[in-house]
Amino acid sequence: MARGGAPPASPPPPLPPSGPEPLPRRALRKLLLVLGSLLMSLYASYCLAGAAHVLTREPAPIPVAPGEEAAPGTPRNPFWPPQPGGEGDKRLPQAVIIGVKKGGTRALLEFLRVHPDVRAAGAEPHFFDRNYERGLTWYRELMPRTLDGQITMEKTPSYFVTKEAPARISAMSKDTKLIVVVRDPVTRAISDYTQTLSKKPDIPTFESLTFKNRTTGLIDTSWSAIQIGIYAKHLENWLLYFPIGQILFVSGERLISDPAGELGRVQDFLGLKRIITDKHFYFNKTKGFPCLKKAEGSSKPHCLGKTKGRTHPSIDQKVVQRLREFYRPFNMKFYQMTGHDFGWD
Ligand SMILES: Nc1ncnc2c1ncn2[C@@H]1O[C@H](COP(=O)(O)OS(=O)(=O)O)[C@@H](OP(=O)(O)O)[C@H]1O
Repeated sequence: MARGGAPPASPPPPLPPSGPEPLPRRALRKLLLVLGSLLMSLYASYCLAGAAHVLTREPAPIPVAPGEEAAPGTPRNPFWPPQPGGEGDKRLPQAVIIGVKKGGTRALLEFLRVHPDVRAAGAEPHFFDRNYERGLTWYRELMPRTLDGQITMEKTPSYFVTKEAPARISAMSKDTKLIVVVRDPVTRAISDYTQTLSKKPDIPTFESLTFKNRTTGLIDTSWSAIQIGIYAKHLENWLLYFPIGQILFVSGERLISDPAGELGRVQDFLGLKRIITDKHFYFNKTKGFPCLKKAEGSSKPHCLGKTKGRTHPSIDQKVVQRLREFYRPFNMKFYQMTGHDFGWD
């Protein structure tokens, strides 16, 4: 007999009584089962709804500049939905059209999009002025997918006059190529005013807004329509962060009179093959502007929308003259800084 053998077995616990359980116990078990499966199905539908929300959650709405219109054929939020089956990756822009408001920035971007190696965000992201706190990941999400060798672009004309924009763009990449479409500051101011007038027909006249004191002829430089046109002053901010060679100045006037010529310069600046030529444009007499024979991704002719190329109100010529005098020294300085005479005088 083994040493330390097992102690004598204690009597087994009494078995539960076989046969049907008492009624309240059975009912309780059933109730627990029903409750359990109810909870399980609730949890499953919660998880499915959550996943669907993550999959379809719309990015925060993108503010579109007043008077700004989306690219043709794009929905109200042109960043949404994302392009189905888009190939390539979303990248931060390597080139940005930073200004100027009413310079012809939409025309330039629409024309550039015809190039197979250019992909651009449809609306204005306003990242470096209004949405900077959302972060670069948010910004990148707004960009279209690009393949290797393609250039990602966006345009937001207010960057040019935003104090913080040069440092912020440089922090993203100091190699970012910058494009500024400039236009005679007097016509630009009238264009700016025309846009505001189209939304608020009750605003004072252009003439009265121009002056701090009409008798002395003192110009109100705090009025943004006037302020934006002091290009030399705004450019100084950019030159603290970017060499002049990294900024291309496009003539807003030539973009209308010779779009292919200006697009040639832009393609060279971006290191692109000169694919957009005069064959891509025709002059639309009704619109009074050059239009594309074929828009990007379409076989149809395409002119810019009604908000581009508005009829300006007629302005007192004395006021126009006074404004020309006001801008002259700033224009001269700007020609000197850019090494280019834009011929506004
Ligand atoms: N091809 C073509 N078609 C239509 N319009 C053209 C074109 N090229 C340049 N422009 C000029 O673009 C001006 C509007 O400039 P922006 O697009 O920079 O305006 S905005 O700042 O984005 O609101 C717009 O200004 P307004 O004429 O005052 O409406 C046009 O003169």
